[in-house]
Amino acid sequence: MRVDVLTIFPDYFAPLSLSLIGKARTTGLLDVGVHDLREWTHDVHRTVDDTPYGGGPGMVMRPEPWGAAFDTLLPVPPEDLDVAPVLIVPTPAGERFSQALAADLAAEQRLIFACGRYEGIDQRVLEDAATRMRVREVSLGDYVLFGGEVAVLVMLEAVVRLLPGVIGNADSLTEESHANGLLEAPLYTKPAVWRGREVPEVLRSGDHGKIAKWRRAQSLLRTAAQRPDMLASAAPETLDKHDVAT
Ligand SMILES: COC(=O)COc1cccc(COC(=O)c2cn[nH]c2)c1
Repeated sequence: MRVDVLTIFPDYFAPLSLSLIGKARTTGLLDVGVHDLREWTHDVHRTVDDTPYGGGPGMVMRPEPWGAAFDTLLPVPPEDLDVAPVLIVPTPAGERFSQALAADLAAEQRLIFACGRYEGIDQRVLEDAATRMRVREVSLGDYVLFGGEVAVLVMLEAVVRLLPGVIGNADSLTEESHANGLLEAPLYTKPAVWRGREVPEVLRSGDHGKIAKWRRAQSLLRTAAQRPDMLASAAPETLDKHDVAT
């Protein structure tokens, strides 16, 4: 997968060379280009923002540098949008990011991330981009950040860890929260007793059928407690009270 990031703070992306993302890059699973948007400015102050038409607080990101940057990243417009890169723009005004969206993006050949700053990007940038990319305005949640950089790090990590070969044991991906529409069951490791707290007996029974049922039951209980909204869409489950016994 090829990923390009456009930002006025390229240093935010130094962490990309660390840990799993760093490994994905060295093993060739992932190719990342981080670009300073100011490279596409021509004035002595390398200006990327200006005052908003119609008034209002703060500044808006000028369209010209973005247009010139996309011209460089996409010198040849794709023959059709189906094979065009996906442009992801983190914004409080976007569709909600999710594990499902991360999985969709992990199947793409090329992603381009546009990091907004100030009050946002001139809307014509997205309109122009939509002629040559599949544009997705994406929100991480109902809050406002200073800019898109942190959101890109979050989305990139969620996407890259789904790429085949990035995580050693692919089973981890099927057992985790949100992979099956439920929250993950509680986890335990040695010692069997810690500060007087014992690991649930069933997990040390070696009875894998019983363990699977206990974990499923715990998942349902935890989801009901923390995220009842998720339960509404999960498959209905018959629960036997013995399955919950620890
Ligand atoms: C068209 O898109 C834009 O103009 C984006 O502009 C901005 C402006 C300020 C901050 C951000 C970063 O995104 C968030 O704050 C965000 C994402 N998820 N939840 C909060 C983006």
